Amino acid sequence: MKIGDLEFKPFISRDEISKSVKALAARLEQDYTGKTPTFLVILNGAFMFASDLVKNYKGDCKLSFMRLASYQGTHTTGKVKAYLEAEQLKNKDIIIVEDIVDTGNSIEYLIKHLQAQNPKSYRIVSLFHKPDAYKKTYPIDYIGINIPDKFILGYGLDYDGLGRNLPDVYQLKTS
Ligand SMILES: O=P(O)(O)OC[C@H]1O[C@H](OP(=O)(O)OP(=O)(O)O)[C@H](O)[C@@H]1O
Ligand code: HPA
Repeated sequence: MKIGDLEFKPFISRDEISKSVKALAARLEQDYTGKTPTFLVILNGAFMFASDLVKNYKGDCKLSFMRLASYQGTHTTGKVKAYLEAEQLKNKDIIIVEDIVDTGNSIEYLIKHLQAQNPKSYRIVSLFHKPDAYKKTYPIDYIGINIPDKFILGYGLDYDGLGRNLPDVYQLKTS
């Protein structure tokens, strides 16, 4: 399948994604019993995952949104910026919602930013993780699916803004 100027092949189906999202919601529900966590959704990529995750999360919860961006094309620029501040996170149990943790640059930035705001607690949930590309040591608390170090798109993840609307996930074809 051609997206922009690149060829992609089917990689993870919507059914597999759905199973993983439900399993993550169930784990979080158990771990946050009696609490009212705030899901801090990292835009843009996490919008679809976050929507399905909170629909499957049965306990009380709140939602907050933050915009970061570092990727251009299929490569990280290494620089991460916060574009839109989330509301006050002080004294809250924060669950950072990411679509993917790749090199870890974004999550590192986010954690530093979050620590400065003194939340009661914070953990990370990421639907996808590339362990071979991860350059940081901070543990990712909840991982949906570990994937190889190859560029993917679909289910919120984009290539130059394209492909976010696809319900399945595709992997870049490499020769
Ligand atoms: O671990 P890393 O190497 O930092 O990569 C992960 C980050 O990259 C993507 O965001 P991006 O900066 O592309 O913005 P987007 O969510 O708007 O697509 C993704 O949503 C993560 O936030
Ligand atoms: O593999 C990826 N695809 C899309 N966006 C990304 N952001 C980090 N890694 C990726």
